[in-house]
Amino acid sequence: MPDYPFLKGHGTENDFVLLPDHDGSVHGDLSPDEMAQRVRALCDRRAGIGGDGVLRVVREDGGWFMDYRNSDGSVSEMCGNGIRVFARHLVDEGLVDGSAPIPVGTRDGLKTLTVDGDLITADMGTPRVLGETTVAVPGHAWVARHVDMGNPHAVAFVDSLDDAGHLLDPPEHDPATYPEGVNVEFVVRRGDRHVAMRVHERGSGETRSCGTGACAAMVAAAVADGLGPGSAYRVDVPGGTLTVTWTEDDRVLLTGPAVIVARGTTSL
Ligand SMILES: N[C@H](CCC[C@H](N)C(=O)O)C(=O)O
Repeated sequence: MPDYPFLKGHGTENDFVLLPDHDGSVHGDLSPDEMAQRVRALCDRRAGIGGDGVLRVVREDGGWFMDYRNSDGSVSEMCGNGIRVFARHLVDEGLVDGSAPIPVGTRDGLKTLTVDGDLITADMGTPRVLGETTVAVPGHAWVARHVDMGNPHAVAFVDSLDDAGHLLDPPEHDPATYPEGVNVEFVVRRGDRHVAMRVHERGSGETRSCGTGACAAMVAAAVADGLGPGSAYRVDVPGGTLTVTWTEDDRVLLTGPAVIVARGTTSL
């Protein structure tokens, strides 16, 4: 296998391996199983580069498409931290004009990003606030709010983030509600329009941050607070802080840092 280029980046310590593959000639011919195996090898934190997921950078219809994979090789519709890192890469490489809105295609449709110095804002689109469900870890069970951000989330408000335990396994959830699995956020209040969370991510396990999860947590908190569009919350995650804004026209904006930390080649 010839060497191919990669970069490493993160957003609030949700970290990713980026694979430039503009014409699909490097990874595009792999079967789904071969690509999943390559993703697992790249994300392995001992034998590989290490990451919560892979962002494949693909040219599509004259624009850019983010092909996101979780570290277990599974495909997801969207990645809020990842798309900011993706946009940072495009700007750093001079592939887009960072002074203008940046459209990026995803499996959840077209998203638009704007760069303001160290911070990047992703327009995550309209949240879908759905019904109540339940999630459980050994020794604890909670009612949770089902929120869809293009990918599925269950948001549980807990007394202490420690109540979620070690999160070594996926929290129990209703397979009928989440036939494709679910990202589970455990949220505590920190003050007015200020929450903190831990997350067990579908396909990656506990991560230091989850962008779509922070959006789901904010929307669930706003609804619980009797708020809605026209509000903004600070969301603290183990890897840093994100700002989530629910606009008057019912769109969610996710703002946070995004950095590229390394580049190289690999034959993994
Ligand atoms: N694990 C998620 C995708 C990555 C989400 C997270 N890394 C983010 O920043 O949104 C899923 O399977 O839906």
